[in-house]
Amino acid sequence: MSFLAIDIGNTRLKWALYAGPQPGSPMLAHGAQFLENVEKLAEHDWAALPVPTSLLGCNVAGDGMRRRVEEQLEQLERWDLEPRWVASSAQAGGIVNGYDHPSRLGADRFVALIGARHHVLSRGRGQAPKPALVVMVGTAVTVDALDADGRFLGGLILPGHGIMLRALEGGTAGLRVPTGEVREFPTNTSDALTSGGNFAITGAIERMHRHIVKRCGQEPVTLMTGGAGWKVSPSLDIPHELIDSLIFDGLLAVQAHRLAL
Ligand SMILES: Nc1ncnc2c1ncn2[C@@H]1O[C@H](COP(=O)(O)OP(=O)(O)O)[C@@H](O)[C@H]1O
Ligand SMILES: CC(C)(COP(=O)(O)O)[C@@H](O)C(=O)NCCC(=O)O
Ligand SMILES: [K+]
Repeated sequence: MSFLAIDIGNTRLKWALYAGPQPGSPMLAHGAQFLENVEKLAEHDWAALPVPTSLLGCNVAGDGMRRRVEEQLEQLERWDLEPRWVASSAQAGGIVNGYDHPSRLGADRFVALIGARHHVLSRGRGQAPKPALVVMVGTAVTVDALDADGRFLGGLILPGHGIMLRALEGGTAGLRVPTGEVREFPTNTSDALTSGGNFAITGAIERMHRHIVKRCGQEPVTLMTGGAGWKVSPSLDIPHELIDSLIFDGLLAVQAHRLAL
């Protein structure tokens, strides 16, 4: 009953093979490829994997990238798998999608919210569930708010670190410098850029935290995921947890729910 979860972002494809299609299943293998290298998946990452029984993915990198990944899946003759991709909808996995047009919410954000809701419900045994602040630090950074009932209230999209630095380099004459350190009072260009980018991201997160406390009357559980989460976490002033598998947790919850239908 092994289950393959695939998360296609705008920088990297992440994948994980689980023993079964339900939250809590042991992870048997995992990996990542930068998008320019997805043609390596069939011959490298997946060639020696045990044949998965089912597969569910989320993709925010466009239809062309989805087709390139599906071609990799087709190359594995032993895998007779119908690829299925999550589409954001009005509700799923215990959350209600409050977006103006629910289908326009990024599938990775939608799945991360479902994963976060699963974490909130599975730890608060007996107590009332808490709101969640769900942060994804990837190519872009998203900062999403889930209330205590699992309603997605809305969220922020801001540039990831890499895009901020490339935009500054491209738009100025003097900002092409090596990466620096995060400092309270940066005294060189490298530290100023690294600190500015970092505090733009942590500032947005701390701001959304205040919005949630005001709206929900209580502190949210703050869950952070994404390839650059480790860079942001040290200077984030609010209590939070880094959960690398948050999107995979959401895909497991969706798949378990689908199979239960
Ligand atoms: N192996 C790596 N080398 C360099 N940067 C990385 C690596 N993995 C993650 N990152 C950082 O994380 C970001 C990509 O994280 P990821 O969560 O994979 O993004 P996305 O989901 O948008 O594809 C990059 O912009 C970079 O800042
Ligand atoms: C905001 C995103 C680009 C984040 O993608 P990522 O940084 O993970 O590659 C993605 O969630 C997306 O394409 N969203 C669609 C627009 C929206 O959510 O409003
Ligand atoms: K992502």
